[in-house]
Amino acid sequence: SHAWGYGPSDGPDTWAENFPLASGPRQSPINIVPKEAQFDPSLKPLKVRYDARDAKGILNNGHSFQVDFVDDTDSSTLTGGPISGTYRLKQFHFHWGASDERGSEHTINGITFPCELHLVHWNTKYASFGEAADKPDGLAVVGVFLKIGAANPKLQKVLDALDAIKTKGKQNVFANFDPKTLLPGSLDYWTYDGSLTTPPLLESVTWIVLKEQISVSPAQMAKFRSLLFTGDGEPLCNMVDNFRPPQLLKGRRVRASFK
Ligand SMILES: CC#CCNS(=O)(=O)c1cc(S(N)(=O)=O)ccc1C(=O)O
Ligand SMILES: [Zn+2]
Repeated sequence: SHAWGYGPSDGPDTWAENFPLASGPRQSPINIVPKEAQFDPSLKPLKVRYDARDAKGILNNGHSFQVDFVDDTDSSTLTGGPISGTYRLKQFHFHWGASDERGSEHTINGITFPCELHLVHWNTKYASFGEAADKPDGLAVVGVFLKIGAANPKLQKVLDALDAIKTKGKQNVFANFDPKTLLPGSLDYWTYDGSLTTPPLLESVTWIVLKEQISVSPAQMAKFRSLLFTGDGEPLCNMVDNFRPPQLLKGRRVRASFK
């Protein structure tokens, strides 16, 4: 497997060398221009039903940290919105910057946010995540922007778990957590056909980016930035700026669920 990262020698500008999809027709993230997004009255409201008991573990995977969920039943699902059928929650993770003026992957009118939450779901018409991951309708990822403001109490349980997974490969039990508590009050969204934003960059993602942001405080951002890309015993490298910049739209339409 090809080593990739976010540094000068292995970052997003080098990914096309080993992952040709990087130059594909439906790459993510993108810059969202609300005025050019078309309101689509046929889009349904997003239906999010998560069960806190499905939370399993938290892992530093060397490019972010993720909270993994049990996905062998339809107990934590995403339905409605732009998708057909039932998608199961597999994991959520974040992307963030070294400082508050960058960190998100999607941008709005070129505006970046300090952090972006991704909740990854897979289409149960396929037998597993692995089967779904390379199908054009295989995955649905809900993106939520975090903006600097008051401390967000809903983030605290996740952030308090980071000290124990500081280095690459470390993982821990992470039980009894309902990620619905991380979502903003409004589920208004923009949606477009895109891809994973990390290698293998598979063009299998229906992106659902929420319009309303959630808050994060400077002290909470410092917790994200306390993680390391590197493993135990390796030279320290802070886990920051783990975001891919916006990619070309290449003719795609972005639809809005709201006027
Ligand atoms: C095969 C395959 C695959 C991708 N796995 S993921 O969908 O959980 C994922 C999705 C995303 S994102 N940013 O596209 O939602 C980032 C990172 C990951 C990950 O493996 O860690
Ligand atoms: Zn992501």
